[in-house]
Amino acid sequence: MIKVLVLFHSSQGSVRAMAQTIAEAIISQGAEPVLRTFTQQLESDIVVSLDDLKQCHALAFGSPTRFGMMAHQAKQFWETTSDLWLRGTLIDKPAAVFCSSSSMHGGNEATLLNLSLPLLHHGMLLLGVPYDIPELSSTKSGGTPYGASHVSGLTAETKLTPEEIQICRAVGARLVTIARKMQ
Ligand SMILES: Cc1cc2nc3c(=O)[nH]c(=O)nc-3n(C[C@H](O)[C@H](O)[C@H](O)COP(=O)(O)O)c2cc1C
Repeated sequence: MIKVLVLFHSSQGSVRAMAQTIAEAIISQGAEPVLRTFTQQLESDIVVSLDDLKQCHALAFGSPTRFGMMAHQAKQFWETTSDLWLRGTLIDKPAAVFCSSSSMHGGNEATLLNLSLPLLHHGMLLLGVPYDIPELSSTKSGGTPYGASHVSGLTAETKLTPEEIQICRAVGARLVTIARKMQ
């Protein structure tokens, strides 16, 4: 069974809602989502280990925007992965990124690019969101060719728009499709 690691940080719940939507799409494709966080925020959270990265067939990696970059919890974890990098463990595993920001032009796309960097260093196959997903052209909030995104606004809204949901689903489904092709 294809295992997709859905690895994220979320303080207020927006990125968590995205992770859950991506996980649902993975299940609907007949694969197994492995939900992991960098720190224990809810009692039910399982903190990621290096074995989770080794064992997954694909990765979805998400974070809130923090001054246009990933949250420090995520960065701190990637700095513990040098051994995997030296061994090339993640080379050719498909990966995608997702994020939430409070404002539309507050660094949402910059964060997606920033999230992509450690994955590229690890030799992962970075999947964006192709424009045959119609919601990518019609969205008035999150959703970019670089990855799924959500705009939470001044009220820290965790509810995703219908377009953001479709783009998250497309990301989850595509990870499974490409991971299967790589087997
Ligand atoms: C320290 C800090 C820095 C932030 N920087 C930005 C930013 O640069 N741009 C932005 O739009 N939102 C920024 N935000 C807001 C969060 O990215 C936003 O509320 C996001 O939706 C939170 O996701 P979460 O609900 O998963 O925690 C920042 C929040 C904090 C606490």
